[in-house]
Amino acid sequence: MMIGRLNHVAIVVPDLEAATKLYRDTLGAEVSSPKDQPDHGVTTVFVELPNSKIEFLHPLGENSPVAKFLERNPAGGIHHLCYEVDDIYAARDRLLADGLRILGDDEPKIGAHGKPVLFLHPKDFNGTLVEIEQV
Ligand SMILES: CC[C@H](C(=O)O)C(=O)SCCNC(=O)CCNC(=O)[C@H](O)C(C)(C)COP(=O)(O)OP(=O)(O)OC[C@H]1O[C@@H](n2cnc3c(N)ncnc32)[C@H](O)[C@@H]1OP(=O)(O)O
Ligand SMILES: [Co+2]
Repeated sequence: MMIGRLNHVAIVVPDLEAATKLYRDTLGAEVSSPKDQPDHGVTTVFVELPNSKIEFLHPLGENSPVAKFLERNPAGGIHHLCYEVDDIYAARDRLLADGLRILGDDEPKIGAHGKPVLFLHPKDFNGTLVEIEQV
């Protein structure tokens, strides 16, 4: 079995504080404080759910990979899904063998949870940006 749990659904937001307030105060969820992720060009906030997480993303720095997405969707929008895998290199090799595109240089980077992550091209996955995270 290659993919496991849905680790998180990421939403790009124009205002992290407003999104935090909405989910914490209106929806009653447990929400983390913002964390800059300079290696990824984003600031993240995590909403803990009983069965998964929501990851709020806001652009950080000049070349944020989510800047254009926010320009196209000024009110925000669902940005990616993250599936868990137990072996990211085996997953990568299988994806490449099946002719699917890995974004960047095919090498995993350390993601928000301190675990290796890869991103797969949205055009190969029904218009959906997919992240895989080794847990
Ligand atoms: C801290 C780590 C954290 C974690 O969970 O561990 C993260 O999740 S970090 C998240 C931020 N980082 C990334 O998203 C890295 C991977 N993403 C990228 O490299 C870009 O977002 C990319 C290449 C997917 C799109 O970049 P951009 O929008 O600047 O490129 P284009 O405008 O050329 O778009 C190409 C084409 O793809 C469509 N697109 C773009 N973003 C998405 C999306 N999120 N979901 C679905 N489709 C998307 C865009 O509309 C273009 O389509 P076209 O038909 O050609 O108009
Ligand atoms: Co993510």
